[in-house]
Amino acid sequence: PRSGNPGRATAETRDAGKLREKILTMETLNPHVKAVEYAVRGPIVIKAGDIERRLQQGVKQPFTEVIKANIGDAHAMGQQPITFLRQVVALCCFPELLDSPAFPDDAKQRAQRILQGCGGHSLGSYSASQGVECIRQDIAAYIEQRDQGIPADWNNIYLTTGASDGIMSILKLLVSGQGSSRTGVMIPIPQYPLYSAAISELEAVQINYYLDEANCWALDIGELRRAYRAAKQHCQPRVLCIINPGNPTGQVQSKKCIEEVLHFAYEENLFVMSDEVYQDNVYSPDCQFHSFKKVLYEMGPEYSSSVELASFHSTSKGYTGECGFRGGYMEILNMDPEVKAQLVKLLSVRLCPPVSGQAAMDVIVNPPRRHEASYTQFTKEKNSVLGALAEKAKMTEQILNSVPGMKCNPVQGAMYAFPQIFIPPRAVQEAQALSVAPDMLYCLKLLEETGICVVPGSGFGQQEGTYHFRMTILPSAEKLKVLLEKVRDFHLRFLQEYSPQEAPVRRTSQEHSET
Ligand SMILES: Cc1ncc(COP(=O)(O)O)c(C=O)c1O
Repeated sequence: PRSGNPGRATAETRDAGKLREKILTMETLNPHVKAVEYAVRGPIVIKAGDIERRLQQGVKQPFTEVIKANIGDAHAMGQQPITFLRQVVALCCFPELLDSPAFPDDAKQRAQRILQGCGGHSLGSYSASQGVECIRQDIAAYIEQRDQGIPADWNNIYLTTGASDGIMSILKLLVSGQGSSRTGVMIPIPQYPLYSAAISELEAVQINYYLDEANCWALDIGELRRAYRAAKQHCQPRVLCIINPGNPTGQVQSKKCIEEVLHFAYEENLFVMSDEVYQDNVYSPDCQFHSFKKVLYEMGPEYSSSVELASFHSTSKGYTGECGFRGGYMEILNMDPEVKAQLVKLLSVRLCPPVSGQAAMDVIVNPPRRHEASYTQFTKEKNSVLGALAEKAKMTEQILNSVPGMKCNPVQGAMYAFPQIFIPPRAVQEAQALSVAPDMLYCLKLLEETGICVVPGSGFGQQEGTYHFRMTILPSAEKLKVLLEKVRDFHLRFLQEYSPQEAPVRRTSQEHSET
């Protein structure tokens, strides 16, 4: 009773607390959450964090710094923000600055337009769930220009909280059915693990199609058909996911390949999800980014009026690397109008994506024009980031390919290298005895010996019996060179330790398994 001795009441509460079992335990936890894996921030990264803390506490390590080459976070690797983007966002956040002579007129005009789009109020109020109307219009105009005049309707544009949120929302709409009619989602292997994680969380069926490593990670239509046919036996394939340019594989798809993929989706009635967050990150002069939307329209009205397509873009990558803003958008074509209403309902439950992220997205799709005050500086900054990435892509490929037992496809685009590494059988056995994947053992040793944090290929998926790791090309050129040389030296030591008679013969695991 409340009127009793207060001291006694406290003791009772404590006793009751002791007896009470937790409601949320590993036994009661949603099993689909338990099944989710996300290697990019997985155990190796947690270990890197521990080592970093120990270094800060003065504990001696064989290195003085942990280099996190595990995640595509450009600013974390020291990339400077694009001035114009930050100016516009700063003006939107603090409109008093509109009177300051320190800001150029074009940035002020952009900010005023965005603020008007927010009802003339504040970036701090909710926007419409699909996003600020004038930003959606700017996005449509950008797409139209990017796709050489193919029309884009702003009613098909939805702002998102980064591309991840858009991808998750669309997958959520697509997953249904039970048993053999459960939705199957076709994803590339190797893949960006958002896809496998979302599939686990939504309890969909993952259908792997393997990219062709021997052919610069190209998407082979025969392999797509094989995967589809095999999956048809146990689920209902409804979705085809593409990542172009690829993560972790860095390939840029040819127009011919995109046509084949779209034709396949048309024939087999698949909803296409085209992840194009790296559309500005193309480095190889022989490659060009083609959006799925553009290619679909070029294939003619039969295709452009029927294939259901969602394409995704983001503030996180490109030359801005503003992943903390959590900005992005999706363009959705040929979706059933009633389903569209359901999508808007779903989005409205979460109110709206961050309005600051929407403002950042607006700057990306509406950069300074040639006649405007900020054009010269903006262009210089943009070209400097993209030029440096192109050089680092080349350097990474060259150095990794000079290492015996390593083979790296050209980094045509995106922000990563995904070399294949030869792991000697003795190391594979040791990993098996420790119940870890062989490439996890490799990456753990690399981290412990050099402080370099990369992600094992097993976190992205790979052909059985092959091993890889993913590293970003984002550190500064000097740091990246040192990092690559350390990786090379480590690899040679690793081969020497586990396979002294074979080192330093130049072999990859694929070659090894063939011999
Ligand atoms: C292929 C791919 N898609 C989506 C994302 C998620 O991007 P965002 O930060 O926009 O959610 C990433 C992030 O690395 C990615 O690599």
